Amino acid sequence: MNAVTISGVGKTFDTKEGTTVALEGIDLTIAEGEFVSLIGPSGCGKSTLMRLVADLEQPTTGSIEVFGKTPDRARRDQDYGIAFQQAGLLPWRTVAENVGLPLEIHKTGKAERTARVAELLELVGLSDFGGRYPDQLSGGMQQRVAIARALAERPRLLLMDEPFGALDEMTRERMQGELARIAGETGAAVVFVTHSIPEAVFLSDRVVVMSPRPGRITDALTMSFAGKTGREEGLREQASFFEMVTAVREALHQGSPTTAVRGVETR
Ligand SMILES: Nc1ncnc2c1ncn2[C@@H]1O[C@H](COP(=O)(O)OP(=O)(O)OP(=O)(O)O)[C@@H](O)[C@H]1O
Repeated sequence: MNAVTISGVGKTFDTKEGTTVALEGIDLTIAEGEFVSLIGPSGCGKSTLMRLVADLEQPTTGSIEVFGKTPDRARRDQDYGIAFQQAGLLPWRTVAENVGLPLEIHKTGKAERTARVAELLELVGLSDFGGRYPDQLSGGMQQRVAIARALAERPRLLLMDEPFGALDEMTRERMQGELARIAGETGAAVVFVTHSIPEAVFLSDRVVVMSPRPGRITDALTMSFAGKTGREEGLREQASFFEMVTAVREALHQGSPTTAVRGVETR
């Protein structure tokens, strides 16, 4: 079974200023356990596509299935966890209470919740910080709390919209390493929106390239690294890593690597 099946999806927004065709003719399947990044110029509809999968918007045309169900059913079955750019933590709750929130909402018993929260904090390397409040943590730590919370219900799918966009480069690389490890350990499929080509290459099994509005998929590149399967740090220094970065850049620029694409970072 696929984690996500997107068939002929289009999305149009009607506003006072007129109609915006955000997405057109999107076909994409994401396998169970697969890590797929969406990359493309600013405004090409990456977030919209993510919001459609997360049942936060409805497609104008076409259909979406999440583990063979409607996005609405999958949401109610807690099949996916969401982590977006702003960590979105509740400032009046401790780290442990934020991570345990989805479990509390779904009435998991206290003992089980405490055990699961401890496990999640360990997974994201924050075991010593459960009693702190979000404003006592760095941005990277807050993002890790948000990821732990997204994983609370053991989702088979994680939807992440630029989760590391606000972090400094060193923290960002460390977070990428941790996310790669967590995705590997949990076996969850991940759909990941990013503006960074190296970030997409480092993390993904497949990088999906989108065109300027109306957003369409123009390419889907499978990442293959000579003699490497894991996403360990050394990968960033490999010749095949740079080859993949170049391949994605060229796909974005559709063969003319000198033209700048608005909203995409090559660092
Ligand atoms: N609720 C809405 N109402 C009207 N237009 C919208 C709405 N949401 C998105 N759009 C429009 O749809 C298009 C795609 O937006 P979206 O946020 O999905 O792009 P994006 O690729 O995620 O952009 P960025 O990389 O800048 O975050 C944009 O032109 C945007 O203005």
